[in-house]
Amino acid sequence: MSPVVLEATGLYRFYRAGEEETAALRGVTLRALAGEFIGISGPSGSGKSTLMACLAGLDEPDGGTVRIEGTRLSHRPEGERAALRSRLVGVMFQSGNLIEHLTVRRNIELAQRLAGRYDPAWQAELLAELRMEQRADSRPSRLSGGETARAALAVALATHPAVVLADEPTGELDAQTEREVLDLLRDQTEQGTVVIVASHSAAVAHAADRTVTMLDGEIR
Ligand SMILES: Nc1ncnc2c1ncn2[C@@H]1O[C@H](COP(=O)(O)OP(=O)(O)OP(=O)(O)O)[C@@H](O)[C@H]1O
Repeated sequence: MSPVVLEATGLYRFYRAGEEETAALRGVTLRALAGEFIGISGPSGSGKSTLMACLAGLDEPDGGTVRIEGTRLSHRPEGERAALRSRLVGVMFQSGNLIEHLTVRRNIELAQRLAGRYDPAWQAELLAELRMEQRADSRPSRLSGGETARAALAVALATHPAVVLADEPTGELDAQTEREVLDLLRDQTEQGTVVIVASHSAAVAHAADRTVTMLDGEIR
């Protein structure tokens, strides 16, 4: 039996604005075993992005815990969470994980250096596999939608993270690029990496080992 790599237990997240309170997560529990590819589906507003942000340590749940490889990511000062995140998690989010004033190559290098894992050979391999060698010295604003997604994926995979989290990574891609992104994510699972993708896309559900559905802040 594969070991548990990611364990989220009883996650709650509330958003408050004046008298209004939205329960974006209502007791979400999710476990991912080494090498699992999990899809997260669910209607707009069901809590997928909130869950992904909490799993990545980009957001703090109001209740519950997130552990990756046994290390608690939640309920720590931001600096500690950022350090753990750079080592354990690769993210590919709509908000973007690319730093605008750095080239694609420098973005990959920065992710590796922050995690203390500078690895030029892996950097070159990622650029080649993602057909980004010709665009490695471009800044993100000069890239097409498909190139931006591939660059974001290269950054997410730069540190060989234990968990890769992607929120709608293929939303704006053509079918071929979507397949390439999903194939590369699938390849990562062979070394035991956990891949979790939140998406409305049927291709993601097809690529995943299993898909969980969110509804009103709960996994159904
Ligand atoms: N920063 C915020 N402030 C207030 N409410 C928020 C905030 N972010 C999300 N919400 C609310 O929390 C709920 C869950 O939102 P979330 O973005 O996680 O859903 P989602 O399933 O990712 O939706 P989509 O598929 O449209 O991206 C929604 O009701 C949303 O309006």
